[in-house]
Amino acid sequence: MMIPVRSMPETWGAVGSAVVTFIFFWDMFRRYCPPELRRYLEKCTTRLSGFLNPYIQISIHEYTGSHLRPHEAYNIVEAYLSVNSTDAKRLKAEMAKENDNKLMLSMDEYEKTTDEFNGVQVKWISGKVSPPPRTGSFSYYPEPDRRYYKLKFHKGYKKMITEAYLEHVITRGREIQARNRQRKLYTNGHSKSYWSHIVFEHPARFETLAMEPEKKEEIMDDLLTFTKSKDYYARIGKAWKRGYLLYGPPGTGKSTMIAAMANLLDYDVYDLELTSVKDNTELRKLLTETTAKSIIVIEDIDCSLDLTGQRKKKEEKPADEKTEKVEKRSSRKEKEESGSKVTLSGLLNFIDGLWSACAGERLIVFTTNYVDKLDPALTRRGRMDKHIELSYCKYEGFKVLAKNYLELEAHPLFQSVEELIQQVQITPADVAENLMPKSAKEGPEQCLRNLICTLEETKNKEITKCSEAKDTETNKDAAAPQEMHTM
Ligand SMILES: Nc1ncnc2c1ncn2[C@@H]1O[C@H](COP(=O)(O)OP(=O)(O)OP(=O)(O)O)[C@@H](O)[C@H]1O
Ligand SMILES: [Mg+2]
Repeated sequence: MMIPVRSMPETWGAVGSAVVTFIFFWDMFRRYCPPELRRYLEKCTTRLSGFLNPYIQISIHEYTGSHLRPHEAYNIVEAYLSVNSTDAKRLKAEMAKENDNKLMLSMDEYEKTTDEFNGVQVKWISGKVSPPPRTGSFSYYPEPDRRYYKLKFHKGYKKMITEAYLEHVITRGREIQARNRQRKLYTNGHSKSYWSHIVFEHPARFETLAMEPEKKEEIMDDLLTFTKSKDYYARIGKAWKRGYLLYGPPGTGKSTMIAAMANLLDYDVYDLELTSVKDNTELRKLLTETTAKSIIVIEDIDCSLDLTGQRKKKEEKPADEKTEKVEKRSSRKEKEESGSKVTLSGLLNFIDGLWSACAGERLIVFTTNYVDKLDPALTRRGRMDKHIELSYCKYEGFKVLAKNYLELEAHPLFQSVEELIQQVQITPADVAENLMPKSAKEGPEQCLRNLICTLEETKNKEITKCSEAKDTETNKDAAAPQEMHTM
């Protein structure tokens, strides 16, 4: 018996007519089938395909909404996959977002990679779609393609993947983003948009800070513990923030320490100039605009809160501190009543109340030269968690500065410095100034001699001041009985 064998053109012809027949019947069905039945059949088909396909797919698009806002989740996943797409073969390199100095690798379009979490394998797929054609307008610049990532996993692990795994991706992705980005120093008062920023590149580190080593260790420990305490703060029901009050004479390293803090924690810095803030509403807006992982700094809080429009010069020490304090209070009260300026209560309200509404780790740091001038409401415990005194330079501090500036760890002249530095009050800024070579000819020894000279001069000045003060005291004492006598 002969089996009829169809030629290629015959086969194609049969397939073609089957497709045409299917399209015809499908069209008839769509036109004349009652909508209820159609909906029911569509539901059944979706259910059937869901039943047959055991995988779940989650899409994360680059843009969201009709205004095409960038989707933060996409950037986080991109950062996560830049490190975790180990079996992807086609990668692309782009400049890291917010950092012009770093290349970031990510999966190229239509590439796949697998990731493992608690023994479960998931698949990441990258892709892109073309934007819909524009209607009504013409542009020479075509819209770019819209990229997306798809996460595919077995439906048996839905709970674990959508909860624990995605949380893991977000946490790791954010950490990678933080490592990649350039940190920023924000300042207010320059533009209408409130905060303007520049790249924050301050070389200060705790290691180069002149300070007793134990105190330094304690502060670093405190900061690092804070950054790891997300769960702890959540458990005790407290906002994840910490307040520091840095106080001490000018030139003792308060601002330098803030930079060292930011460098240690990889935080942005918001330098809040209170005198430029119009009122409490503006203050609230500024503070709620700050991002997580940041330090909000209010320098010279004693001057800033007395908002007379102009910041006092530090050198202008009040002739009569008491009168000044009273003036300050009354002027502050005026401002509070008129509501036209930032007030102490506005600031405190934010720290205590609104602050709690802002998620994410934030430090708030106040600095002052005169801690006893501050309103107790501002310094009470619970509001400022840690009070740190930065004081005059001691021998330990000098050794750090000598290492920084002269690359010296020991020198025969160190002994003279040690003896003198115990007897005088000199700020780390002044020590640093002396240790800086003034010309190319000045070597480390000359710098040390310059410092010794300054220390001796300061010591002599202090002795003269002391004896003058003693003389006036004795003169007063001597004059007193005479006056009494003449009465
Ligand atoms: N503890 C320190 N360790 C290292 N360098 C310091 C220290 N203190 C001051 N300096 C040096 O002195 C300079 C001035 O210090 P800084 O601006 O930090 O002082 P400050 O306490 O903030 O002063 P002010 O009260 O006037 O704001 C810094 O640039 C730094 O080089
Ligand atoms: Mg300062």
